[in-house]
Amino acid sequence: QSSLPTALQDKYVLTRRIGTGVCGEVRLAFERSTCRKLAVKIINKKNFQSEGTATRNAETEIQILQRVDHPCLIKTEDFYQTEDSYYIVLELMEGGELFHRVKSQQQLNEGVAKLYFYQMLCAVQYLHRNGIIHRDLKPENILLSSNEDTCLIKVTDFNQSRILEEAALMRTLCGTPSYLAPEVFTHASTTGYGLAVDAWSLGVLLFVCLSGYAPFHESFSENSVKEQIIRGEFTMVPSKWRRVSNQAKDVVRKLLVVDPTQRMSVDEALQHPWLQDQQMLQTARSLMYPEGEDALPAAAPSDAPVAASMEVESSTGE
Ligand SMILES: C/C(=N\NC(=N)NO)c1ccc(NC(=O)Nc2ccc(/C(C)=N/N/C(N)=N/O)cc2)cc1
Repeated sequence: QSSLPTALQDKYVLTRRIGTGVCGEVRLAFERSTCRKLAVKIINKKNFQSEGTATRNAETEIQILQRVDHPCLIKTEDFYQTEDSYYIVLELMEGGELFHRVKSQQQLNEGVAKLYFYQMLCAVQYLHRNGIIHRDLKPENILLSSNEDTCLIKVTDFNQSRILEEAALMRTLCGTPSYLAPEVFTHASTTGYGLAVDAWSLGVLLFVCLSGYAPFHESFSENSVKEQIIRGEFTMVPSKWRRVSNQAKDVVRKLLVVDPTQRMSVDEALQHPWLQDQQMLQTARSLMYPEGEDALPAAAPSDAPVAASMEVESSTGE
């Protein structure tokens, strides 16, 4: 409770640390007026990044957090800052970080991995459609809404995120082109390769969910992890991948492509056969848009048996 802003303390009680990050920690908090449980991310300004970068990143992150609105993106309630820290008050994701879920279960069963991965794709597609690159997608930044396998996931931590400034590119193109590099004109420099970095990270995330281990690791080859990544040299250990379907492996292989212009995009991944799974899509939709059910006319009791039998059918249809 050292130099916590008094305004923050007036509204919330901060208790134990529930998460740690490179540039800060996450504390469990209670809103005094409602006793609601919340999470508070505390970001130290004087962390490894230079003063300027940390401040600029935090400003961008706060702008993004206030602007985005998607069921699979973390919702924030409040912001505070002192001269040495930022405080972001956000909804508490009771299931904690995906990182710990995968670690405790060794590897996720394929159906669960597909449900989580689909939601991640929806969240990142929304960001990309709004010209935002996340740039730091990893299991610590994917939060789970409950301790159930079937749960909502939310993407968090926009500290490394960038807003694609199309306007900046337009200004550049108005100037004299004679000194501009070719990639400034090609797709690569605008929405193209920039967004593709998130597709790569989603490939690593899916690899970890399906197998329980990281695709690029110093123990897999005499090459450094950086070398392995640059070469796209990943290893699918047979014992870990035996029960994983070929379609799931195909998604991973098409995302972990070194050339960003050849890499499958988030939009293309959403069209991949592995994700055309009606039962999973139905479950995801009911998690993401629960009010959607209320919008439907309440099924008359006579309809119930049909729905039940359809349920049985779809579960065997898997
Ligand atoms: C329920 C629970 N734990 N439950 C428990 N321990 N028993 O009860 C729990 C819940 C949530 C979390 N994590 C969590 O919430 N992370 C998180 C990480 C980053 C950010 C942000 C915005 N980052 N922005 C920046 N700039 N970062 O550097 C926000 C949240 C961990 C454990």
